[in-house]
Amino acid sequence: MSEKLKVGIGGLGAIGLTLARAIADGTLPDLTLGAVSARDAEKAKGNLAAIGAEAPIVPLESLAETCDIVVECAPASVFETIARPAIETGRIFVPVSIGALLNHMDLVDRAKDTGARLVLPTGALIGLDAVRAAAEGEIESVTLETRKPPLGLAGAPYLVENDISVERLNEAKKVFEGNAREAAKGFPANVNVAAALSLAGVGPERTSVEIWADPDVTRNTHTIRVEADSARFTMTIENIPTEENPKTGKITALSVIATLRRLTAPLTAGT
Ligand SMILES: NC(=O)C1=CN([C@@H]2O[C@H](COP(=O)(O)OP(=O)(O)OC[C@H]3O[C@@H](n4cnc5c(N)ncnc54)[C@H](O)[C@@H]3O)[C@@H](O)[C@H]2O)C=CC1
Ligand SMILES: O=C([O-])CC(=O)C(=O)O
Repeated sequence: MSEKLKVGIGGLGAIGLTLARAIADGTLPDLTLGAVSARDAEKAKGNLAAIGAEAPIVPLESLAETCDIVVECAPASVFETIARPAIETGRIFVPVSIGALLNHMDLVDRAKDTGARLVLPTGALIGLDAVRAAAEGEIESVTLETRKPPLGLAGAPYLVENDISVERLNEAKKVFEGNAREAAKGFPANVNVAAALSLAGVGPERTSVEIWADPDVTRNTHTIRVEADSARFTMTIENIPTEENPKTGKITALSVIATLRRLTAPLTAGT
């Protein structure tokens, strides 16, 4: 039997801790936990013990030293600290703060030289298989409409800078319209999905994004609409927020688990 691949997890929050649990309990039998990084090492020790996991706790920049796969599950502000060593060391790098990746696309060029691979989960979104397939032909337009409970958007830099209030809304309010690059900059903790969609399809400049603060939704709801020479499609996902972080849908961690599973699976379904 070949040796298990070692996974390093940067950030043990809503996504990272769920992934650590899935590795520790054998959900991903070809993988083992190589190392983790956490802001609070003592708390992390307790969290790992509670899920029956054992792994050294190392600084973010050291994950790539010992791990074959580095999974970034941290705030966007420390993205580069995790990503750059993983790319320089030729690892498989799985990011979830995909909005942050848009500011570091030089890493993709660098990966060509080091042999690293960037593998982006669909995350909280839907349908990137169809978008990637359509992008092999001609795509005319891609739009993302995101609707969130107003509190899930509060504090976003774009709202603060433009003095847009999402308090006491009686009806849905469109708070942003622009492209995916502008959306990722203005809403760094909210529209990783826009960045992922753009990288699967026609790039951040040509991917249109609308963000709505909607008092009638309790779930983070994303609709993608694609017009291409092969097909027209519209898909919607309604994400149940995690208990740990209401900004993050439960399916995100599952998407990361599914992404890691297909790295070693003898059969994969979906493009
Ligand atoms: N791609 C997608 O579809 C989605 C991406 N996300 C993004 O994924 C990322 C993680 O999300 P969550 O797990 O919900 O966040 P979270 O806030 O629950 O967890 C982040 C963890 O990183 C830790 N951390 C912060 N600074 C650190 C440091 N310097 N060193 C080590 N650990 C540190 C925090 O203590 C926390 O435990 C965020 O950037 C979020 O925006 C979230 C949802 C969907
Ligand atoms: O819907 C979610 O779970 C989170 C989200 O929009 C994102 O981070 O892009």
